[in-house]
Amino acid sequence: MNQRIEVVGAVIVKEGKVLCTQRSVTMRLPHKWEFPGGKVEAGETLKEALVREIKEELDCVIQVNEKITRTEFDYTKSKIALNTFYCSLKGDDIELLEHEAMKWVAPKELLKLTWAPADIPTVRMIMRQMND
Ligand SMILES: Nc1nc2c([nH]c(=O)n2[C@@H]2O[C@H](COP(=O)(O)OP(=O)(O)OP(=O)(O)O)[C@@H](O)[C@H]2O)c(=O)[nH]1
Repeated sequence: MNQRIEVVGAVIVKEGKVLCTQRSVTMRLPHKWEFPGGKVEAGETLKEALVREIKEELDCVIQVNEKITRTEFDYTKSKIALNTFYCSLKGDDIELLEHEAMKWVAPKELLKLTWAPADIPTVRMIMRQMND
C-alpha cells in the first residue's frame, strides 16, 4: 500500500562547496532544491542506485564516499526515506539532463535555497559537519 520509498541523494562536494540541483516543472515538488539522485530499484544497493541515478541525471561518474544519514519524511501521497552520501566527481563535466538548474553552494549558504521538505534535517547535518 503506502510503503516507504527508499531514495538516495548525492552530496557532491568540490572545493568545499556542495552541488545542489533544482527540480523542474515536470517533476513532483517543482522548483524545489534537492540532492541529485532518485529511487532505489529492486536488487540494487544504495551506492549502485546513486551511481546509476547520477549518470542518468547529470551524465557523470561519481565516487560514493561516507554515508551521511537516512531520514524519513511523510509527504501527503508518499512516504520516503532519504539516504545521503558524500560523493566526489570522477570527471569535471556535468550535464543537466533532468533538472532545471544547478548551483555549487557553500555550506553556510545552503539554507537560503528552498529545499524539498524531506531534505532539511540532512542539510542541517551537512552544515554542521562541513563547518567543523
Ligand atoms: N532525488 C531526490 N529526491 C528527493 C529528495 N528529497 C525528496 O524529498 N525527494 C523525493 O524523493 C522522490 C525521488 O524521486 P525522483 O523522481 O527523484 O526519482 P526517480 O527519478 O527514481 O523517480 P521516477 O522515475 O518515479 O520519477 C521524489 O518524490 C522526490 O520528491 C532529494 O534530495 N533528492
